[in-house]
Amino acid sequence: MESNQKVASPNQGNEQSTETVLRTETLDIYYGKFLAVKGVSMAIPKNRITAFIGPSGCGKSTLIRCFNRLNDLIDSFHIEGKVYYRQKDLYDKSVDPVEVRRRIGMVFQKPNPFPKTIYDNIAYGARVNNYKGDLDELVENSLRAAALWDEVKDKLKTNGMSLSGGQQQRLCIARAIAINPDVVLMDEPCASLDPISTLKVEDLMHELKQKYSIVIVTHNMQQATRVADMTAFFNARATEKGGKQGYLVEYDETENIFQNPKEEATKDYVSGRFG
Ligand SMILES: Nc1ncnc2c1ncn2[C@@H]1O[C@H](COP(=O)(O)OP(=O)(O)OP(=O)(O)O)[C@@H](O)[C@H]1O
Repeated sequence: MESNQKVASPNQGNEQSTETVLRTETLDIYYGKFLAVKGVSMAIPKNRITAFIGPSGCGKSTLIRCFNRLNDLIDSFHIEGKVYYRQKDLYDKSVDPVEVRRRIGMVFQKPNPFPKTIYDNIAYGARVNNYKGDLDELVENSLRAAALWDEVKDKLKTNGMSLSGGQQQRLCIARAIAINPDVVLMDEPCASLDPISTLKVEDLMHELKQKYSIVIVTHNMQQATRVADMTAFFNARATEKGGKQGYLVEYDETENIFQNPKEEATKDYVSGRFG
């Protein structure tokens, strides 16, 4: 696959060569016989934030969970088509899903710290991976990178569950980056946070994209315009059997999706006319 595929750069208003970290090719995603998402072909650029938007049920979470093989845990799940991670077929038999999840971390809608100390939340993954470096340093660096260090440095031995929701979410982000991933997937990471915590996480995302490639599912269109370089709009069409089938309508620089969309459906969605 072409790892240096042209991806439009939203910040510079012109095209520049940007590496692709994840790519799908006519990807169909099934739960049993139900085709939940059909025919998605897209490239996720490195060191950018890519947002998935669209009405409920169009398959945003289903797709993002394909990127770290989290859907493997669902018996009825299977795909047709391809998902590539850095030129490697992510669903090839030789690929270890555990290693995939180490390289491609995930932060969920509801903060889910382990019922352990703040310190151990961060150190856990490193210990499991037989980390040979200085754990104290790793914990501090990860908490600093997640903009949480100053708030927790004097209580590293308290339980992570005792933090506020916004702090818990930053702890989960710190935990995700402590294992040195390449990509961080975020499925509605601010959905349960107040506006101030939301802005903190958004600021943090801007910092993190220097080092990581980020994909975020969001229902909040202002959030997509604030954080995302690229935005993919998904929609769902009714099927003959009365279900809904998700598909990618339009994928472009965020500015184009919101200010100059090519598709009528995108225009209607971003202007709040449906969804
Ligand atoms: N584990 C599952 N088993 C069967 N069907 C599922 C499963 N998870 C999701 N689906 C179905 O797949 C479709 C897409 O769901 P998904 O949660 O990915 O959409 P979404 O766009 O993320 O929705 P929302 O914005 O409401 O979170 C829906 O029809 C949903 O019912």
